[in-house]
Amino acid sequence: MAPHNDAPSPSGSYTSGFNRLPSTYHHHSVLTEGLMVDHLSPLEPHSPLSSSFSTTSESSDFHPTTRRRPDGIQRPLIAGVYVPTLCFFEEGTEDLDVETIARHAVRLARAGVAGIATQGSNGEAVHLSHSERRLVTSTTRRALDAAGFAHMPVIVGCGAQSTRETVQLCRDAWESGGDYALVLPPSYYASLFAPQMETVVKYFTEVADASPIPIIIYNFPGAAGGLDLSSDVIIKLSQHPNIVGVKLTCGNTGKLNRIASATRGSKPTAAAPPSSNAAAPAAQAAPSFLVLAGSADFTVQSMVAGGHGILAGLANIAPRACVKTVELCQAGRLAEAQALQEVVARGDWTAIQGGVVGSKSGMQGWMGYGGYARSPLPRPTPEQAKQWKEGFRELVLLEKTL
Ligand SMILES: N[C@@H](CC=O)C(=O)O
Repeated sequence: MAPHNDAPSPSGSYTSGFNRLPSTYHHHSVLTEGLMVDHLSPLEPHSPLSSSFSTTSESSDFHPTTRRRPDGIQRPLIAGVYVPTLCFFEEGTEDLDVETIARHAVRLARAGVAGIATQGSNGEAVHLSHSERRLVTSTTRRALDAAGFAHMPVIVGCGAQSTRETVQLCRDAWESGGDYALVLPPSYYASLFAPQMETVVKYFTEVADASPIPIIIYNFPGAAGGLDLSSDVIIKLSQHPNIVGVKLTCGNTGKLNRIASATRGSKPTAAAPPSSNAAAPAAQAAPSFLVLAGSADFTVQSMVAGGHGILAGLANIAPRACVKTVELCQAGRLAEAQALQEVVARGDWTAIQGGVVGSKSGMQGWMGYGGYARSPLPRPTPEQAKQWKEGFRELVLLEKTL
């Protein structure tokens, strides 16, 4: 059957758009890249992967989600809330503010999230050089380890316009301590792509073949020139042994339902990680293919449709509210989940409209850190800053009660 888009995509118009906490994480705020990555072991030799999508051709002792890093720690993707972290910059120089990057990751981990994603849409990946991307990821990994969250996975945004650069970003991510790569399809030359998504399937296949870390497909038409991957395409790609999940920012819960249903039990699953701290979610088996909502405003809908959680920017502002919504769904307490979801969805509307500019401004207003996005994104006027803060009021007040 010819692949087609699952139209209409109700939320295809998403666009993405937080100076200091008391320091418990001490290192110089602008560390050299060498210092940050030196502690990491060199790239592990690639395990054999099949580009013919045959899961039966995998070696019996290999599955990407059970693969051990050189540090020997397994970080399977469990159900729950994943946070595409905001990236923080020094106010005057716009250099990376690694101290805040580290402290923010630890704050989220302590709130009970399942994982962190650097360089998602909220992480201003497109504003970062390759070396800065490596520094953000290694800083995040090191901060989590130091705070007792060594088992928490770090997902790294790796999408680029060429297969070659995407593979390089996946290798950089692995070397910097990333466990999974979140990959947005290329779209700049989409009008030249082969019909029926052949170019996109080839791209993901070749990236997954070459990447040292498993791939999570990122379907975000609003950030990919309208390119919207259908359930047919995503289900086909899910059969690749090194493609282990999807983030659906398209908002299409019908598509999500089809993918969750088709991929359930499709691959060997990893054992649950040991709980390394009191804030960690209860041990649970990792899904064979992780299906995540790409925005917090349709958490309940996604969970009811067979999804496993969210990878959503709003969790930067209100991680506990997001975690609680997912947990209530998991417990089958849907009326309570729905009541919470309504507040979350209203707060997400502010995050969706304000993108990184509004989210950082709101975070600065409520949490005292956040700062500004990198130029040329505008800095909010005092009046705009007040509006972004107000937009999060209801949600932040709820968050403080959780
Ligand atoms: N609204 C989205 C944007 C990117 O996927 C989010 O919540 O992260």
